[in-house]
Amino acid sequence: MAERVLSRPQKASSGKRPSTLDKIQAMEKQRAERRQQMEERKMEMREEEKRNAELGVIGDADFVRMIGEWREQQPCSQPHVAFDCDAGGRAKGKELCICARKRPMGKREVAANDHDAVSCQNPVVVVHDCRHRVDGITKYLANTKFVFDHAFSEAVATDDVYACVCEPLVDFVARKRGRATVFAYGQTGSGKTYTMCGIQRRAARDTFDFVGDDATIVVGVSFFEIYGGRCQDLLRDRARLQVREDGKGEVNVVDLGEDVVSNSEELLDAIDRGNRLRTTQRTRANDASSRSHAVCQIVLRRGPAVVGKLSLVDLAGSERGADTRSHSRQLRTESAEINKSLLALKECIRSLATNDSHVPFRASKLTMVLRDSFVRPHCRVAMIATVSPSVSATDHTINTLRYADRVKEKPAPASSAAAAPPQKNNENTAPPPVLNASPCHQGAAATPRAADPPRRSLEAARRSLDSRQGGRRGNKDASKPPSPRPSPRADSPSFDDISSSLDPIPGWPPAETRARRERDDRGVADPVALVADRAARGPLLVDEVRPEDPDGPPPESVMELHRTVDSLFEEEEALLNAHMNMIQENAELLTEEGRMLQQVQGEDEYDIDAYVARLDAILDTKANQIDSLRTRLRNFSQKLKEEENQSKSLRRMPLY
Ligand SMILES: Nc1ncnc2c1ncn2[C@@H]1O[C@H](COP(=O)(O)OP(=O)(O)OP(=O)(O)O)[C@@H](O)[C@H]1O
Repeated sequence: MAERVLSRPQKASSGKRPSTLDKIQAMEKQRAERRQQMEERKMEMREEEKRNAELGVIGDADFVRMIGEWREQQPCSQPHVAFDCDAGGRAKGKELCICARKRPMGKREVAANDHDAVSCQNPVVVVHDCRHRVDGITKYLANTKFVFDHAFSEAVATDDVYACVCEPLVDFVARKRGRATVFAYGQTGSGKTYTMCGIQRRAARDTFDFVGDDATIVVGVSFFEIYGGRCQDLLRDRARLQVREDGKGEVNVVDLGEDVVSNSEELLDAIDRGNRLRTTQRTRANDASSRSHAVCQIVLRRGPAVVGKLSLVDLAGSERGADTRSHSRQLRTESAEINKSLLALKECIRSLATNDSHVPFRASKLTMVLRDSFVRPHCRVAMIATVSPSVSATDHTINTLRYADRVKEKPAPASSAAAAPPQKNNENTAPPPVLNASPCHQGAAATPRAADPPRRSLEAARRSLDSRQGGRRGNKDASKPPSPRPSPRADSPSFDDISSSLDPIPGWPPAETRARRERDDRGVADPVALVADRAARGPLLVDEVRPEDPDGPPPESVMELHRTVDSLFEEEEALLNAHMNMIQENAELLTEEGRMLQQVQGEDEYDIDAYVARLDAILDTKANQIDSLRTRLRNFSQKLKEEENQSKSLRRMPLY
């Protein structure tokens, strides 16, 4: 019987196929080499970081260098030209101006070894998201590009922002009797209030300059905030205000105080009072004011008629609207309210941008009170999206800029979007990844269109501003030659002086963002190949296509929460009013009961039947009052439960 001989696998030798064992051994060897390479690289990085720390280089030196190199490849910023002006500097027909403003780095960011990751090359803003590949070593920039009417860098002073964006609006209000609104939008600490305060000061002066000698015009100012669905008067000790729409469709803020002012100093005093009240509230109540929208209105009247109105709106911190995880109901409902109002605002501004006759202003209290800001043809709207430069804030920065970008246009309908994805000028649509990002000014929107009205240059705007300031300050200033490029003004507070209040925003980037980044990074090429590739090519510069957020209407769950929160605010108001009424009526009944008892006890002749009948009626009234208040209370409790359940089921509110 033939013997079967079992033989061990042959060692790989020339001409023979490698055995499985050989393959395993080779793989192990490769893995060990790879690990060693990674260890060596990590050690190099640690050494590099130590050297950088000794040299005082802020942030990750690789990323700082990559961003610097990227900037060097870009063309210069285009000059800023004033919004909506003809050659003579007069405001023309354009209704909407959307711009971005980047603030300088703050002390705390510098101390936290954060670094600047936002580039403004007017009119383009590029956010550099600094990322690592899955190997944990290879670094690359994911650049997201946005194009606006203006991209103001940290070097541009508030005066220049004012001259470009707001001065034409003040002129439009004062001389054309129009309604103009300026919004400051952005995350907490990005510079909304800083920008808005500067604008308020300039606007207060210019209003009187532009009104001139017209004695028929009376200038008034009102200042209120919308905080968690409540409207409060900042010039009347936070008195609660009601917002009502009358039969003619006019929206009134009932009892809103309006201080008449006769010169710019009085106007500034009133504005400062309002700002102080808001600021006081913020300090005392732990940053509460950044959860509110503050609306300062300069109103021009001829008799009782409003003939011009400038609304300066410092919006609540945009990131607050996404916070549904808060344990406190108050914070949760405020977040929902902020989210709802920002969504409503976007839709209202969009309706201007797209010439839509339907303005959905009833969707929130903010848009209700600003209704006449959206009534054509006498309205102008500017939005300044303020952003932090720091790399730790890139997610919020992108959200802010995305919001600002989307107010400009309506999203394409879903069906056509599926057939041919819309080419948006803001999100990077370059094929990923490419080496050495192409110059960011190539977008069509970056180049002024031939049909655009002639625009006044920033220098012209500054000269006009300076000459008027010179008029106020004396001719010495007015005769100064304009500087060739926008630069921080000597009278602008330096950032280091003022930035000590800049709080780091905890939890950035959020855990889910980190998880998303890791997910994004999975599936890239072999890490060993990437290490070798990086060594060969130097740092990668990648223009990335970011996944689009849903751009259509918000999900039904969000809308449902908005509705619940709306009715929660209404129920609360009704409950408080009903309770107040009951207390008042009870007080009257108690007085009457006291009188009745006095009569029964003190008079010899009294009508006991009348006493019994009246007491019976009074007790009926009280029982009815209690029943009706109980029903209200039950309804309200029910709404509270609904809100809680809906909030729990929403992991995070989408940001708009
Ligand atoms: N362009 C700028 N130049 C210099 N400093 C700035 C600039 N913008 C903001 N800052 C400083 O940054 C800090 C935060 O700014 P600010 O309070 O205006 O932020 P915010 O967006 O209004 O925040 P919040 O939403 O909390 O009210 C302040 O110390 C402010 O002085």
